[in-house]
Amino acid sequence: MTDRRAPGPDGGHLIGALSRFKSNSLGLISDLQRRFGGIARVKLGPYLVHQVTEPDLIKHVLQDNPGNYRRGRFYRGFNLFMGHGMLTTDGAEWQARRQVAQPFFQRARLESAAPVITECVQDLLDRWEGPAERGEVVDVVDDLMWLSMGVLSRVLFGVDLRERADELLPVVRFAIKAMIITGKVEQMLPRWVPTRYRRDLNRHQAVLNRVMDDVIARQRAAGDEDNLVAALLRAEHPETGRPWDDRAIRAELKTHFMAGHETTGCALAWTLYALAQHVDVRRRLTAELDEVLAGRTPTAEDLPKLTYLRQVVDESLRMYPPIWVFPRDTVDDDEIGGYHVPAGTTVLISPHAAHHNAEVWESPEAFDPERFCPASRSTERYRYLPFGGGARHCVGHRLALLELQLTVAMVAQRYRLDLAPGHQVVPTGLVSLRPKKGVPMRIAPVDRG
Ligand code: HEM
Repeated sequence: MTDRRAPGPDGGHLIGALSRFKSNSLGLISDLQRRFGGIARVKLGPYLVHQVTEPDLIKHVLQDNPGNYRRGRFYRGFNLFMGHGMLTTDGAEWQARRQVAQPFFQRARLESAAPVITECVQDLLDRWEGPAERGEVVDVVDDLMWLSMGVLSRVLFGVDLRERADELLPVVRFAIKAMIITGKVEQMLPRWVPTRYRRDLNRHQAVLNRVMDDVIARQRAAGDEDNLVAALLRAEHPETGRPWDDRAIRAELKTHFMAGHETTGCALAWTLYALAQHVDVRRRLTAELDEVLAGRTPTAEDLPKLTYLRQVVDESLRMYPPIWVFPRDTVDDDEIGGYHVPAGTTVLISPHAAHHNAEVWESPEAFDPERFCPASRSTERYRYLPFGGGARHCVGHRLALLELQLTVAMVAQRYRLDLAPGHQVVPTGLVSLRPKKGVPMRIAPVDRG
């Protein structure tokens, strides 16, 4: 095996790299890609990290040699709000979890849930009616989180967690910062040190656990139903044949709740923002919606005819991938792109850096849904990976795409959203790609005159 080192900032930049990772991880990752290309080597404090952004090299990690990659140290932060669930475990434990959940994401099953999604979107449209009449500005991010919380919990858990949004939204806002390990002092201190951060962490964890315990208790009382919670209560441990304990079930529910609604809420916020910035795209989308739907509520059967809608969603996920980076640790030494990657070190895969790579995408900073029209769409794998890839690709991607298309269609049919004058939307890399100071928008009825 080669002992060649991948290019990266030299020793003099080490401290700089760590402090930049703490303050602006998105900026650091974009810079590494621009300066060093498809694979870059960087020390982040004590951790040796290789950032991999070229399609073939990403394929190596996710698809060709996945046995050499496990979740590792950066995913440990996710345990804080997800426990040991499908996202953070490996091997047999992961497989058992994925097997229980997978059937709930089959195409036919999800399509039959489309009316639940459109009902939730209708609630959002009604919520915006007052502000639209008064021409008010609304920060859409929390409202879109509220929507996706409703969709996720009604489709998978058989309950409506929007009723508890006042408790849950602050938890989520805290969690997306706490779960990403950036080496901040507050994260490194032992649990027993009574800092304010630790008190807030304990409080938010307790709220999330309590809500999920209530979901489990409701399901037990309701008996067997056709949802994920009931399937988890029925499931048996593959080795012992015993039912899962409540802690294991709770971890799975927290994982789906966090991984499922927050990502989709962000994707919706970014898509509505992109439409507000590109009037030509919005006009073409509205024309397609008028032609195919003539004002009625979309169904899952309509979606194949709404080709431009899908292009807009795909381009938004390229430009603003909600999971903008995800990590792996190497089990043994590996060779990636002709460079040595030592055992026990971290590999970061960044959909954001990959989607903005000027060697792979023409004018990557331009929002252009035409890239995804059937005639010009590239079939090259791993240049576009908003949902990851290989065996660990996103289990919920079909639900996310369904929700995105139905929501964007219904919002664009009814309202015109414009960014509040003077507000600049700046992406920031937390666990998800979030607009730093929200997305305040003026909501107005669509003008059909
Ligand atoms: C736009 C919305 C979404 C985006 C961008 C997204 C993105 C991703 C990505 C990139 C991964 C792979 C992470 C890795 O390989 O380390 C992933 C995994 C996962 N996602 Fe999503 N996701 C979305 C929606 C959802 C939804 C709706 C659910 C569930 C309802 C969900 C549940 C999960 C779970 C459980 C995993 C772990 C899968 C495994 O390790 O086997 N996601 N997601």
